[in-house]
Amino acid sequence: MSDSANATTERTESGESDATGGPQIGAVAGKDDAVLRVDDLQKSFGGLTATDHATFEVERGTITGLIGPNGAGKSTIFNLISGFYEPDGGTVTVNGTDVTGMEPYEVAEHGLVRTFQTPRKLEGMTVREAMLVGPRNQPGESFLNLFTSPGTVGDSESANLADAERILADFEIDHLATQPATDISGGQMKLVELARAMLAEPEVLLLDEPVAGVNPTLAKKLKTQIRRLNERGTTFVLIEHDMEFVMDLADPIVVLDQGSVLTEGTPEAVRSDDRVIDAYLGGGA
Ligand SMILES: Nc1ncnc2c1ncn2[C@@H]1O[C@H](COP(=O)(O)OP(=O)(O)OP(=O)(O)O)[C@@H](O)[C@H]1O
Repeated sequence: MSDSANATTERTESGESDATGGPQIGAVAGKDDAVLRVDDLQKSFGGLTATDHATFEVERGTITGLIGPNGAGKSTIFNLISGFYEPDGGTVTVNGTDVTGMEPYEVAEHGLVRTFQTPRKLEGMTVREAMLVGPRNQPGESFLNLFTSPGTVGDSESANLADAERILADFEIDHLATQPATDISGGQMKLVELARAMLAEPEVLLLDEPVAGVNPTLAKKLKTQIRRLNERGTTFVLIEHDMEFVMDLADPIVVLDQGSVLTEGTPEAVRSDDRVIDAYLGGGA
């Protein structure tokens, strides 16, 4: 899995800063509809090519699915786009800005944030505190100020706390706020991770397997939340092995195989594409 900590070029999460402005669907003069462009992206680990000249675009306002067999390079591409890995070649453009090689917090400032396959259960924190790690422009510090030096809490921390409370309520998980983040279920953690990512007000949110290991009731809740946030203007790119989930939610679908884009199209087109079927059978997913 590409979320592993042993990659020499992997960066630690430096917090998800505030995106500049809210979603602007088709409103930016001179910008086309591609909110994200991945152009000729390349990444190798030793002799292994994980991303092989991958090129695709994500249209503003879509929920785009990124699928492919195990090891196709999906998570690596997410890490390259969001600044957690440095590419060997190629470019990533967010909202018309070349963000290639930027740190994750800088990419977040340009409006793109990612979640992880396995959200980190933050030891010793309540869900509310976990929500406050890294939002806006105060990587990893705001919640500490809130709880260790109440006298120093400024307007921005109060605003973050208020936003965290609002988003937890919006996601109907405010009842979890005071629970230790280590005590909630994996599915609830995925909801918290999505809620937490929304604190950064991203224009583009990359979701890495949002329903892996999540029970059907919570998966339905996640699907509803993603649709709702998309209707409000957030563009989503979604890696998911649950084909029913991704085919129902996403359009278009981009198919990766061996680090390259094999094809892209509507769920119906992709589902009936022989090359996709062959890739999955060959990949053993
Ligand atoms: N940090 C890393 N160090 C070494 N090899 C890596 C690293 N991350 C990914 N790889 C390798 O790159 C290839 C692509 O992995 P990646 O996790 O991106 O695929 P994936 O499509 O997300 O797979 P899965 O669906 O199983 O999660 C794999 O062969 C993987 O072993």
